[in-house]
Amino acid sequence: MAVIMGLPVWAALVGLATLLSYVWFRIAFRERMALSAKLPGPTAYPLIGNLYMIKESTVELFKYAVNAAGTFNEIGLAKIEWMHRVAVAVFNPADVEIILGSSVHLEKAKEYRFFKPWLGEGLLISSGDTWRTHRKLIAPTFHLNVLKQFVYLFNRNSRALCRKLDAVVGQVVDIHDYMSETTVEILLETAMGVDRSTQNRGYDYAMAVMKMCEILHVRMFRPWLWPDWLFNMVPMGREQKSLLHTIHSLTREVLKKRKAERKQGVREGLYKRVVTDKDDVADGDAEESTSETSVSSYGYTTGLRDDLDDDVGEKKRIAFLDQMLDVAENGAVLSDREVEEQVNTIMFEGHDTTAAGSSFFLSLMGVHQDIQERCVDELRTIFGDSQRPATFQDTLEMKYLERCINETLRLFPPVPVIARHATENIQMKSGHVIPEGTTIVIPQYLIHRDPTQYPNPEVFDPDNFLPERCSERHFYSFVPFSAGPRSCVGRKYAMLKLKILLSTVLRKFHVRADVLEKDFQLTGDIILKRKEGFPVRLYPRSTHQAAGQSGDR
Ligand code: HEM
Repeated sequence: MAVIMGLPVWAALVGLATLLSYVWFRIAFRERMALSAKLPGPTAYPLIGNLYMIKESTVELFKYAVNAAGTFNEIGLAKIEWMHRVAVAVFNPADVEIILGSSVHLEKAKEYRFFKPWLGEGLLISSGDTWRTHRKLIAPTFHLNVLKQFVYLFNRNSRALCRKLDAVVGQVVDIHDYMSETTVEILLETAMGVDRSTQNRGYDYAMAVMKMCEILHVRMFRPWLWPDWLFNMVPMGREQKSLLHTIHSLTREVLKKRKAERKQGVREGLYKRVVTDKDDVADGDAEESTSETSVSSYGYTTGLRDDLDDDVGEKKRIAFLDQMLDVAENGAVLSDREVEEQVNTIMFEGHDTTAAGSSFFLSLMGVHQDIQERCVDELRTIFGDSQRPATFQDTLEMKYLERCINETLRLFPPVPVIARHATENIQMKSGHVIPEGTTIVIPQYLIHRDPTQYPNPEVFDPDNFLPERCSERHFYSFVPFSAGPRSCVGRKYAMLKLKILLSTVLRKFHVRADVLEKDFQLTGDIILKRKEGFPVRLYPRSTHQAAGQSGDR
């Protein structure tokens, strides 16, 4: 074999091409590189930059970069780079506000392109006018006035979950399996308006989504798998194809069913048809108290208003899929393909995030028995001995439960990082400039553990969300749902659903868990989860307490 300086010819040529590209990139992007050189970050070597630091997850990578840069309390920025590409993590809440609060810095990072075969131009990854038009259509369908119509279905599905859990009382179960299936079924019946009993494929769908997330995450950390032509040839690419088949078949079936129902004259989604139990719907009192109370109860965002807080008129109380189909039928604003992409987006964002959030919550309740008992005391004050389902008004009174949910989302935000693309140079509070072309990373997982904002950041303490403590912090130091014009459209849906689901479980079962939160093995493959699953044991509340077993861990 021919050799050059001891290397096979092909290896020498690849090495030379890489070196020339590197030199060319450094010249072509010299302004970007000069600005980024002023940003703090761990040592970057020529050619490989910080690739030597590659970790298993984005969270781990940025934890490492922050430690190495030593910037947590100073500048609040940490940079990593490779070739001509630069990624900057932003930790300082005032800088987070500059990015998330802006109506300019809205473009998602290039890395989101790996979602395209799954979500197409869905709301999560689209940009420009497409995103703006679709956001205007979708945000009102998650307004509280629409969500209140779901209360009956949230209750009905929560009770169905409890019946499934009855069968595993006393056993160690991975609660995430149950939460995934339930959250898919709830989405089908509420946002999509179809009866879940005709689908019955929620579990398979949820498992396919979980594996897809693993693949996307692995791909992001393997630059050689970035070109589509190569990825599609390897086993992982083929597995992705088969998973997408499972995922897309469910969404197509949902669309087919709802379209057929509408053709047969059933114009109203399930949420409008089944609201027959007077106790379950929002009553007059709840209607009246919505405008003020709900803004604080369903927006962690006191002071962070967004388009979910805008008024929607009486006529606009239509849930997501019916609104999409109405618009698609009435004109040229939405094509069939676009409707399908939005359904895929809502199905994904709407179930995996809340399944993780509720599983972390129950794991934490299982560990912190005293906090669990305080939640149950609050529920007893609201419901007494009655087994009645929760009303919307009840959820407004679940103040301590809400603090526990928020504290769970602080320590274990289901979306642990957000990434944006800088379309221009952006000046931070410290005067440092993030250059145009940079991937901006907002690591909520780390922001939520900033010791300058939270006195004991690693301790699970629901009182962190007492109004007086919240007012002492920067608004952008707690952003589990992101914030600003591109905030999560499902934020209020998630909080209302979580309150009904988790209060129903806690009223029925006493939860126990043995693994302390400091020992959770976290994995940040798109959605934050535990590698070992979410093992808990459940006991019927009345008999377990009567047997005097409730106080110990
Ligand atoms: C605990 C539950 C949830 C959490 C923590 C959460 C968190 C987030 C975050 C952080 C983002 C911004 C992502 C980014 O910029 O990369 C986001 C966006 C989004 N979320 Fe959620 N989410 C939750 C539940 C939901 C639910 C229930 C739905 C729908 C039913 C939903 C639908 C969406 C959509 C469509 C977007 C994209 C919005 C846009 O770009 O305009 N999410 N979510």
